[in-house]
Amino acid sequence: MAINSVGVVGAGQMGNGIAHVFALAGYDVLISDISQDALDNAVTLIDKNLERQASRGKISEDDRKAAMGRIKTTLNLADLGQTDLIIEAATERETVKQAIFEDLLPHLKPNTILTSNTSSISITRLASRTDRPEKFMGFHFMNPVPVMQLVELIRGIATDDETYQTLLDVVERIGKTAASAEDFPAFIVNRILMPMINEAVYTLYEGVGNVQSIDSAMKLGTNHPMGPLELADFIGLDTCLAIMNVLHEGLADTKYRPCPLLTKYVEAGWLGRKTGRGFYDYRGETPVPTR
Ligand SMILES: CC(=O)CC(=O)SCCNC(=O)CCNC(=O)[C@H](O)C(C)(C)COP(=O)(O)OP(=O)(O)OC[C@H]1O[C@@H](n2cnc3c(N)ncnc32)[C@H](O)[C@@H]1OP(=O)(O)O
Ligand SMILES: NC(=O)C1=CN([C@@H]2O[C@H](COP(=O)(O)OP(=O)(O)OC[C@H]3O[C@@H](n4cnc5c(N)ncnc54)[C@H](OP(=O)(O)O)[C@@H]3O)[C@@H](O)[C@H]2O)C=CC1
Repeated sequence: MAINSVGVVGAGQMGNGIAHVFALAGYDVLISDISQDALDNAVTLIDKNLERQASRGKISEDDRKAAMGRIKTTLNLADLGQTDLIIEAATERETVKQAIFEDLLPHLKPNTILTSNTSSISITRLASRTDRPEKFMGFHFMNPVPVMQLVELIRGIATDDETYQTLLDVVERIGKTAASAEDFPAFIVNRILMPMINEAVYTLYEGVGNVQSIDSAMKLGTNHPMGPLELADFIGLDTCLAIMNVLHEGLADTKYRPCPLLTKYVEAGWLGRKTGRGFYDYRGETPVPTR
């Protein structure tokens, strides 16, 4: 099926990165969010990121302008109904995602493909609540979207071959690489990454190291570009906790128990970079460890 237009739900860090790469690849993009501020911030950030790419010669000035011209925003979810492909990238909470799909359904064209950028939630379960489980898939981008090469593709139990092939073609057109994962909690990347991040928080909780020593150890000792606590702040501690809860409940194994210290940070509203404070405090000139 030909995809020309894309509707992105949720204008947070993932939604704006997804809109950026699709607009650059020539798709018309309509972003929707419940907050006008989030929409305005997303457009400003996409503009800034495209400008940085242009200033470094990665894209031309014409590409930058054309991409910005293809991005539109709306507070009205129903407006996304006329797009060919929906990518839901709202908060990592199943009830939020279900409500979005329920609200979208009456406005959709019959052939529109529905996808979720969920980091962990069952694609089969999300799909089963829609009128088109055969046209529903997990479409999992990595953060920061304009930089990271991978997209995980997750078929639900009912996803048909045409939908899968269409998304493979889309991944190729946006210049990324697909990895297919089965629909089990947190798929591939987060099944492996998130327990490591959770273990880093346990290492902090138990006093084995402080924020700085844990991150330095993993950066310098294993060549990770970011330490696990810095990466957790980058992803968002609410998202990390949500993923651990899905792993814990979905696989019913205590090895996925979220660290109580991670829960405490989330309860405090210290969600990482997006709220200005997490394992580091970002409100000054340079990030300062909070423990
Ligand atoms: C939770 C989930 O469900 C799944 C996930 O996403 S898990 C998280 C996956 N992501 C990671 O693991 C990221 C790990 N970190 C990294 O790879 C790197 O630290 C990083 C790419 C984020 C930054 O790299 P860096 O070398 O430290 O910084 P920097 O030099 O500023 O950036 C490298 C390039 O990325 C670009 N970049 C960085 N952040 C960007 C952003 N948000 N948007 C667009 N471009 C960005 C920079 O402009 C720079 O581009 P050039 O090569 O053209 O100069
Ligand atoms: N962070 C990461 O590294 C990655 C995240 N993901 C996944 O992407 C999704 C989004 O994550 P991320 O961008 O980090 O989260 P953010 O918190 O940055 O953004 C989520 C956005 O969704 C908005 N939102 C909440 N409810 C609704 C709704 N009903 N309708 C429309 N918009 C809504 C939020 O608005 P408000 O702020 O007003 O609540 C916010 O703007 C999650 O499913 C996450 O698991 C996938 C890969 C990597």
